[in-house]
Amino acid sequence: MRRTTGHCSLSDTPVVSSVAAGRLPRGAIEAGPFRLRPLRPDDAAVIHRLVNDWSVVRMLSRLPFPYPRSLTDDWIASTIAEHDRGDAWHLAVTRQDGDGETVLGCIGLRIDAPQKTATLGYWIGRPYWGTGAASTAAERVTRWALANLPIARITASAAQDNAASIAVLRKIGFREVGAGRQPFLARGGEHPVTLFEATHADMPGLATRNPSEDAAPDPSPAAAVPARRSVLVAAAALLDRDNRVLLARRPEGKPMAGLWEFPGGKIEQDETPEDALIRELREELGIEVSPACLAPFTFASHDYGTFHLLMPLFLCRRWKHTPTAREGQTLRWVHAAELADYPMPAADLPFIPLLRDLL
Ligand SMILES: Nc1nc2c([nH]c(=O)n2[C@@H]2O[C@H](COP(=O)(O)OP(=O)(O)OP(=O)(O)O)[C@@H](O)[C@H]2O)c(=O)[nH]1
Repeated sequence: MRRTTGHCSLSDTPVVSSVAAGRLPRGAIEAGPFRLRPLRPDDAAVIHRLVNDWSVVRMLSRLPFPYPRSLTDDWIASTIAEHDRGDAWHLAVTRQDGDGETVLGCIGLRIDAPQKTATLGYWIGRPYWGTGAASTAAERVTRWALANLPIARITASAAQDNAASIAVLRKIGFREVGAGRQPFLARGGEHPVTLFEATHADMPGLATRNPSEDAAPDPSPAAAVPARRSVLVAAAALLDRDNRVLLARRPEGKPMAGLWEFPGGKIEQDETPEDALIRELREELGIEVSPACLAPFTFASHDYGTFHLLMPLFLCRRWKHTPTAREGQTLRWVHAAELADYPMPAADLPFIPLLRDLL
Protein backbone atom coordinates (compact mmCIF):
# COMPACT_ATOMS: atom_id res chain seq x y z
CA MET A 1 0.00 0.00 0.00
CA ARG A 2 3.08 2.17 -0.01
CA ARG A 3 2.54 5.62 -1.50
CA THR A 4 -1.01 4.99 -2.53
CA THR A 5 -4.10 5.87 -0.63
CA GLY A 6 -6.73 6.24 -3.03
CA HIS A 7 -9.79 6.37 -4.94
CA CYS A 8 -7.10 8.75 -6.18
CA SER A 9 -3.48 7.74 -6.07
CA LEU A 10 -0.50 9.63 -4.80
CA SER A 11 2.00 10.53 -7.50
CA ASP A 12 5.42 9.10 -8.18
CA THR A 13 7.06 12.45 -7.59
CA PRO A 14 10.17 11.85 -5.50
CA VAL A 15 10.29 13.95 -2.37
CA VAL A 16 13.50 15.94 -2.48
CA SER A 17 13.39 17.85 0.74
CA SER A 18 11.15 18.35 3.72
CA VAL A 19 10.31 22.01 4.04
CA ALA A 20 6.98 20.90 5.50
CA ALA A 21 8.64 19.04 8.38
CA GLY A 22 7.32 20.37 11.67
CA ARG A 23 4.33 21.97 9.92
CA LEU A 24 2.22 18.82 9.68
CA PRO A 25 -0.12 18.44 12.65
CA ARG A 26 0.74 15.62 15.03
CA GLY A 27 -2.79 15.24 16.25
CA ALA A 28 -6.22 14.84 14.70
CA ILE A 29 -8.22 17.38 12.74
CA GLU A 30 -11.99 17.53 12.83
CA ALA A 31 -13.93 17.38 9.55
CA GLY A 32 -17.64 17.81 10.23
CA PRO A 33 -18.91 14.49 11.59
CA PHE A 34 -15.58 12.84 10.81
CA ARG A 35 -12.24 12.90 12.56
CA LEU A 36 -8.99 12.62 10.62
CA ARG A 37 -6.22 11.25 12.80
CA PRO A 38 -2.73 9.83 12.24
CA LEU A 39 -2.62 6.12 11.46
CA ARG A 40 -1.54 3.74 14.23
CA PRO A 41 -0.04 0.26 14.00
CA ASP A 42 -3.20 -1.20 15.58
CA ASP A 43 -5.30 0.11 12.65
CA ALA A 44 -3.74 -2.55 10.40
CA ALA A 45 -6.44 -5.20 10.76
CA VAL A 46 -9.36 -2.90 9.99
CA ILE A 47 -7.52 -1.06 7.21
CA HIS A 48 -6.66 -4.40 5.63
CA ARG A 49 -10.26 -5.61 5.83
CA LEU A 50 -11.57 -2.44 4.15
CA VAL A 51 -8.98 -2.10 1.42
CA ASN A 52 -8.69 -5.76 0.48
CA ASP A 53 -11.91 -5.45 -1.48
CA TRP A 54 -11.90 -5.61 -5.27
CA SER A 55 -14.24 -2.64 -5.66
CA VAL A 56 -11.79 -0.47 -3.67
CA VAL A 57 -8.46 -1.92 -4.85
CA ARG A 58 -9.31 -1.71 -8.55
CA MET A 59 -9.36 2.09 -8.26
CA LEU A 60 -5.93 2.28 -6.57
CA SER A 61 -2.96 2.30 -8.85
CA ARG A 62 -0.29 0.54 -6.84
CA LEU A 63 -2.10 -2.12 -4.85
CA PRO A 64 -2.13 -5.81 -5.77
CA PHE A 65 -5.22 -7.94 -5.28
CA PRO A 66 -5.51 -9.84 -3.06
CA TYR A 67 -3.66 -7.45 -0.79
CA PRO A 68 -1.45 -9.23 1.78
CA ARG A 69 -2.04 -8.37 5.44
CA SER A 70 1.71 -7.99 6.13
CA LEU A 71 1.95 -5.12 3.61
CA THR A 72 -0.58 -3.17 5.66
CA ASP A 73 1.72 -3.25 8.70
CA ASP A 74 4.70 -2.15 6.58
CA TRP A 75 2.69 0.62 4.99
CA ILE A 76 1.42 2.02 8.30
CA ALA A 77 4.99 2.00 9.67
CA SER A 78 6.17 3.88 6.55
CA THR A 79 3.44 6.53 6.90
CA ILE A 80 4.58 7.27 10.44
CA ALA A 81 8.21 7.68 9.27
CA GLU A 82 7.13 9.88 6.35
CA HIS A 83 5.12 12.10 8.65
CA ASP A 84 8.15 12.55 10.92
CA ARG A 85 10.23 13.65 7.93
CA GLY A 86 7.47 15.99 6.72
CA ASP A 87 7.27 14.13 3.40
CA ALA A 88 3.70 12.94 3.64
CA TRP A 89 0.66 13.21 5.86
CA HIS A 90 -1.50 10.10 6.06
CA LEU A 91 -4.63 10.02 8.16
CA ALA A 92 -7.30 7.52 9.06
CA VAL A 93 -10.79 8.84 8.26
CA THR A 94 -12.84 7.96 11.35
CA ARG A 95 -16.28 8.54 12.84
CA GLN A 96 -17.46 8.31 16.43
CA ASP A 97 -20.20 5.65 16.67
CA GLY A 98 -21.64 5.41 20.19
CA ASP A 99 -18.72 4.79 22.51
CA GLY A 100 -16.41 3.53 19.81
CA GLU A 101 -14.50 4.86 16.86
CA THR A 102 -15.08 3.45 13.38
CA VAL A 103 -12.33 3.63 10.77
CA LEU A 104 -13.88 4.37 7.35
CA GLY A 105 -10.83 4.76 5.10
CA CYS A 106 -7.64 6.74 4.60
CA ILE A 107 -6.59 10.06 3.17
CA GLY A 108 -3.07 11.23 2.43
CA LEU A 109 -1.06 14.11 1.09
CA ARG A 110 2.43 13.65 -0.37
CA ILE A 111 4.48 16.82 -0.28
CA ASP A 112 7.02 17.89 -2.85
CA ALA A 113 8.43 20.90 -1.05
CA PRO A 114 10.84 22.19 -3.72
CA GLN A 115 8.00 22.26 -6.25
CA LYS A 116 5.56 23.74 -3.71
CA THR A 117 3.15 20.98 -4.65
CA ALA A 118 1.30 18.25 -2.79
CA THR A 119 -0.58 15.26 -4.16
CA LEU A 120 -3.84 14.13 -2.62
CA GLY A 121 -5.02 10.52 -2.42
CA TYR A 122 -7.84 8.81 -0.51
CA TRP A 123 -10.06 5.78 -0.32
CA ILE A 124 -13.14 4.91 1.68
CA GLY A 125 -14.20 1.33 2.51
CA ARG A 126 -17.27 0.08 0.65
CA PRO A 127 -19.61 -0.05 3.70
CA TYR A 128 -19.13 3.72 4.09
CA TRP A 129 -19.66 4.87 0.50
CA GLY A 130 -22.34 7.51 0.26
CA THR A 131 -21.69 8.87 3.77
CA GLY A 132 -19.94 12.02 2.51
CA ALA A 133 -16.70 10.87 4.14
CA ALA A 134 -14.56 11.18 0.98
CA SER A 135 -15.65 14.70 0.03
CA THR A 136 -15.64 16.02 3.60
CA ALA A 137 -12.18 14.62 4.35
CA ALA A 138 -10.71 15.61 0.97
CA GLU A 139 -12.01 19.17 1.23
CA ARG A 140 -10.77 19.56 4.82
CA VAL A 141 -7.26 18.29 4.03
CA THR A 142 -7.02 20.31 0.80
CA ARG A 143 -8.08 23.57 2.46
CA TRP A 144 -5.91 22.97 5.50
CA ALA A 145 -2.86 22.23 3.35
CA LEU A 146 -3.31 25.24 1.05
CA ALA A 147 -3.83 27.52 4.03
CA ASN A 148 -0.98 26.20 6.18
CA LEU A 149 1.72 24.53 4.12
CA PRO A 150 4.24 26.29 1.87
CA ILE A 151 2.61 24.93 -1.27
CA ALA A 152 1.03 26.59 -4.28
CA ARG A 153 -1.10 23.73 -5.56
CA ILE A 154 -2.48 20.29 -4.89
CA THR A 155 -2.75 17.70 -7.63
CA ALA A 156 -4.88 14.56 -7.76
CA SER A 157 -5.77 11.91 -10.29
CA ALA A 158 -8.64 9.46 -10.61
CA ALA A 159 -9.26 6.51 -12.91
CA GLN A 160 -11.63 7.65 -15.65
CA ASP A 161 -14.15 4.98 -14.65
CA ASN A 162 -14.08 6.18 -11.04
CA ALA A 163 -17.07 8.48 -11.35
CA ALA A 164 -17.45 8.81 -7.57
CA SER A 165 -13.93 10.11 -7.03
CA ILE A 166 -14.12 12.44 -10.03
CA ALA A 167 -17.37 13.86 -8.62
CA VAL A 168 -15.72 14.37 -5.21
CA LEU A 169 -12.77 16.27 -6.68
CA ARG A 170 -15.01 18.49 -8.82
CA LYS A 171 -17.38 19.16 -5.93
CA ILE A 172 -14.65 20.38 -3.61
CA GLY A 173 -13.15 22.75 -6.19
CA PHE A 174 -10.49 20.79 -8.06
CA ARG A 175 -10.12 21.72 -11.73
CA GLU A 176 -9.70 19.11 -14.45
CA VAL A 177 -6.37 19.90 -16.10
CA GLY A 178 -5.71 16.93 -18.31
CA ALA A 179 -5.78 13.24 -18.96
CA GLY A 180 -3.18 10.52 -18.93
CA ARG A 181 -2.62 6.86 -18.27
CA GLN A 182 -1.39 5.17 -15.09
CA PRO A 183 -0.58 1.57 -14.28
CA PHE A 184 -3.15 -0.16 -12.06
CA LEU A 185 -1.55 -3.17 -10.44
CA ALA A 186 -4.72 -5.03 -9.43
CA ARG A 187 -6.38 -4.67 -12.86
CA GLY A 188 -3.16 -5.11 -14.82
CA GLY A 189 -1.81 -2.71 -17.43
CA GLU A 190 -2.31 1.00 -17.82
CA HIS A 191 -5.70 2.68 -17.60
CA PRO A 192 -6.85 6.21 -18.44
CA VAL A 193 -6.94 8.73 -15.62
CA THR A 194 -8.23 12.27 -15.29
CA LEU A 195 -5.78 14.76 -13.79
CA PHE A 196 -6.89 17.49 -11.40
CA GLU A 197 -5.32 20.46 -9.69
CA ALA A 198 -6.38 23.00 -7.04
CA THR A 199 -4.77 26.27 -6.01
CA HIS A 200 -5.78 28.90 -3.48
CA ALA A 201 -7.83 30.60 -6.20
CA ASP A 202 -9.99 27.49 -6.61
CA MET A 203 -11.09 27.39 -2.98
CA PRO A 204 -13.75 30.02 -2.25
CA GLY A 205 -13.04 31.92 0.94
CA LEU A 206 -9.44 30.78 1.17
CA ALA A 207 -7.15 33.78 1.35
CA THR A 208 -4.55 33.78 -1.38
CA ARG A 209 -1.32 32.96 0.29
CA ASN A 210 2.16 33.55 -1.06
CA PRO A 211 3.70 30.09 -0.93
CA SER A 212 7.17 31.57 -0.58
CA GLU A 213 7.10 32.71 3.03
CA ASP A 214 9.95 35.14 2.60
CA ALA A 215 8.90 36.70 -0.67
CA ALA A 216 8.34 40.44 -0.52
CA PRO A 217 4.97 41.70 -1.74
CA ASP A 218 5.06 42.70 -5.42
CA PRO A 219 4.97 46.50 -5.44
CA SER A 220 4.48 46.85 -9.22
CA PRO A 221 1.19 48.38 -10.44
CA ALA A 222 0.60 45.21 -12.45
CA ALA A 223 0.29 43.29 -9.19
CA ALA A 224 -2.93 45.15 -8.44
CA VAL A 225 -4.49 44.39 -11.82
CA PRO A 226 -6.79 41.37 -11.71
CA ALA A 227 -5.75 38.52 -14.00
CA ARG A 228 -7.44 38.56 -17.41
CA ARG A 229 -10.18 36.00 -17.79
CA SER A 230 -9.26 35.03 -21.36
CA VAL A 231 -5.70 33.94 -21.94
CA LEU A 232 -4.41 33.90 -25.51
CA VAL A 233 -1.73 31.36 -26.26
CA ALA A 234 -0.21 30.35 -29.62
CA ALA A 235 1.12 26.80 -30.04
CA ALA A 236 2.72 24.76 -32.81
CA ALA A 237 2.59 21.15 -33.87
CA LEU A 238 6.12 20.82 -35.28
CA LEU A 239 6.20 17.86 -37.69
CA ASP A 240 9.38 16.02 -38.70
CA ARG A 241 10.02 14.02 -41.88
CA ASP A 242 8.45 10.92 -40.31
CA ASN A 243 5.28 12.89 -39.51
CA ARG A 244 6.07 12.79 -35.80
CA VAL A 245 4.90 15.67 -33.60
CA LEU A 246 7.14 17.42 -31.09
CA LEU A 247 5.73 17.40 -27.54
CA ALA A 248 7.25 19.28 -24.62
CA ARG A 249 6.73 18.21 -21.02
CA ARG A 250 5.98 21.21 -18.80
CA PRO A 251 8.79 21.60 -16.28
CA GLU A 252 8.26 21.24 -12.53
CA GLY A 253 7.28 24.45 -10.81
CA LYS A 254 4.98 25.65 -13.62
CA PRO A 255 1.21 25.17 -13.40
CA MET A 256 0.22 21.84 -14.96
CA ALA A 257 3.79 20.57 -14.52
CA GLY A 258 4.44 17.15 -15.98
CA LEU A 259 1.82 17.39 -18.74
CA TRP A 260 2.89 17.12 -22.39
CA GLU A 261 1.96 20.10 -24.55
CA PHE A 262 2.67 21.73 -27.87
CA PRO A 263 5.51 24.28 -27.78
CA GLY A 264 4.28 27.85 -27.60
CA GLY A 265 3.23 30.44 -25.07
CA LYS A 266 1.19 33.50 -24.24
CA ILE A 267 0.56 36.17 -26.84
CA GLU A 268 1.80 39.48 -25.51
CA GLN A 269 -0.01 42.75 -26.08
CA ASP A 270 0.62 44.08 -29.64
CA GLU A 271 1.87 40.68 -30.85
CA THR A 272 0.14 38.67 -33.55
CA PRO A 273 -0.26 34.95 -32.79
CA GLU A 274 2.43 34.25 -35.41
CA ASP A 275 4.86 36.78 -33.85
CA ALA A 276 4.29 35.29 -30.41
CA LEU A 277 4.80 31.76 -31.65
CA ILE A 278 7.99 32.60 -33.53
CA ARG A 279 9.34 34.27 -30.38
CA GLU A 280 8.31 31.38 -28.11
CA LEU A 281 9.82 28.77 -30.46
CA ARG A 282 13.07 30.73 -30.46
CA GLU A 283 13.08 31.09 -26.64
CA GLU A 284 11.94 27.57 -25.80
CA LEU A 285 13.57 25.52 -28.55
CA GLY A 286 16.21 27.71 -30.16
CA ILE A 287 14.69 27.35 -33.63
CA GLU A 288 13.91 30.01 -36.24
CA VAL A 289 10.59 29.84 -38.05
CA SER A 290 9.30 32.15 -40.74
CA PRO A 291 5.63 33.26 -40.71
CA ALA A 292 5.11 31.60 -44.10
CA CYS A 293 5.88 28.21 -42.52
CA LEU A 294 3.10 28.47 -39.92
CA ALA A 295 -0.12 26.95 -41.24
CA PRO A 296 -3.23 27.58 -39.10
CA PHE A 297 -4.69 24.15 -38.25
CA THR A 298 -7.27 24.38 -35.48
CA PHE A 299 -7.80 26.04 -32.12
CA ALA A 300 -8.66 25.21 -28.53
CA SER A 301 -11.25 27.12 -26.52
CA HIS A 302 -11.24 25.68 -23.04
CA ASP A 303 -12.45 26.88 -19.66
CA TYR A 304 -9.96 26.04 -16.92
CA GLY A 305 -12.17 27.65 -14.28
CA THR A 306 -9.71 30.34 -13.21
CA PHE A 307 -9.17 31.39 -16.85
CA HIS A 308 -10.43 30.63 -20.32
CA LEU A 309 -7.79 29.49 -22.79
CA LEU A 310 -8.03 30.44 -26.45
CA MET A 311 -5.19 28.78 -28.33
CA PRO A 312 -4.63 28.58 -32.08
CA LEU A 313 -2.58 25.55 -33.10
CA PHE A 314 -0.35 25.97 -36.17
CA LEU A 315 1.31 23.21 -38.18
CA CYS A 316 4.97 23.73 -39.00
CA ARG A 317 7.24 21.50 -41.07
CA ARG A 318 10.18 23.84 -41.73
CA TRP A 319 12.50 25.60 -39.33
CA LYS A 320 16.17 26.38 -38.85
CA HIS A 321 18.37 24.68 -36.21
CA THR A 322 17.61 21.60 -34.14
CA PRO A 323 14.92 21.94 -31.46
CA THR A 324 16.65 21.93 -28.06
CA ALA A 325 15.03 22.19 -24.64
CA ARG A 326 16.04 25.62 -23.38
CA GLU A 327 13.62 26.02 -20.48
CA GLY A 328 13.94 22.79 -18.52
CA GLN A 329 11.25 21.01 -20.51
CA THR A 330 11.61 17.45 -21.83
CA LEU A 331 11.14 17.05 -25.59
CA ARG A 332 9.86 14.01 -27.43
CA TRP A 333 8.97 13.27 -31.05
CA VAL A 334 5.76 11.28 -31.02
CA HIS A 335 3.80 9.43 -33.71
CA ALA A 336 0.18 10.58 -33.97
CA ALA A 337 -1.05 7.10 -32.98
CA GLU A 338 0.84 7.42 -29.68
CA LEU A 339 -0.31 10.91 -28.69
CA ALA A 340 -3.00 9.50 -26.39
CA ASP A 341 -0.28 7.85 -24.27
CA TYR A 342 1.01 11.26 -23.15
CA PRO A 343 -0.85 13.05 -20.33
CA MET A 344 -1.90 16.41 -21.81
CA PRO A 345 -3.67 19.55 -20.62
CA ALA A 346 -7.44 19.22 -20.99
CA ALA A 347 -7.50 21.91 -23.71
CA ASP A 348 -5.26 19.80 -25.96
CA LEU A 349 -7.27 16.58 -25.89
CA PRO A 350 -9.49 17.50 -28.91
CA PHE A 351 -6.29 17.96 -30.97
CA ILE A 352 -5.42 14.27 -30.73
CA PRO A 353 -8.05 12.82 -33.11
CA LEU A 354 -7.55 15.74 -35.52
CA LEU A 355 -3.80 15.13 -35.70
CA ARG A 356 -4.38 11.38 -36.00
CA ASP A 357 -6.66 11.96 -39.00
CA LEU A 358 -4.21 14.39 -40.59
CA LEU A 359 -0.98 12.45 -40.16
N1 LIG B 1 2.29 26.28 -24.81
C1 LIG B 1 1.19 25.61 -24.54
N2 LIG B 1 0.37 26.01 -23.52
C2 LIG B 1 -0.72 25.28 -23.29
C3 LIG B 1 -1.05 24.13 -24.05
N3 LIG B 1 -2.21 23.62 -23.59
C4 LIG B 1 -2.62 24.38 -22.55
O1 LIG B 1 -3.63 24.22 -21.86
N4 LIG B 1 -1.72 25.40 -22.37
C5 LIG B 1 -1.84 26.40 -21.34
O2 LIG B 1 -1.65 27.68 -21.87
C6 LIG B 1 -0.93 28.49 -20.97
C7 LIG B 1 0.39 28.86 -21.64
O3 LIG B 1 1.20 29.38 -20.72
P1 LIG B 1 2.76 29.22 -20.69
O4 LIG B 1 3.12 29.14 -19.26
O5 LIG B 1 3.24 28.13 -21.58
O6 LIG B 1 3.09 30.58 -21.35
P2 LIG B 1 4.49 31.31 -21.36
O7 LIG B 1 5.46 30.41 -22.07
O8 LIG B 1 4.17 32.64 -21.94
O9 LIG B 1 4.90 31.25 -19.85
P3 LIG B 1 5.04 32.28 -18.68
O10 LIG B 1 3.67 32.84 -18.40
O11 LIG B 1 5.51 31.34 -17.60
O12 LIG B 1 6.04 33.27 -19.17
C8 LIG B 1 -0.71 27.65 -19.72
O13 LIG B 1 -1.75 27.84 -18.83
C9 LIG B 1 -0.75 26.25 -20.31
O14 LIG B 1 -1.03 25.26 -19.38
C10 LIG B 1 -0.19 23.73 -25.11
O15 LIG B 1 -0.39 22.74 -25.80
N5 LIG B 1 0.91 24.50 -25.31
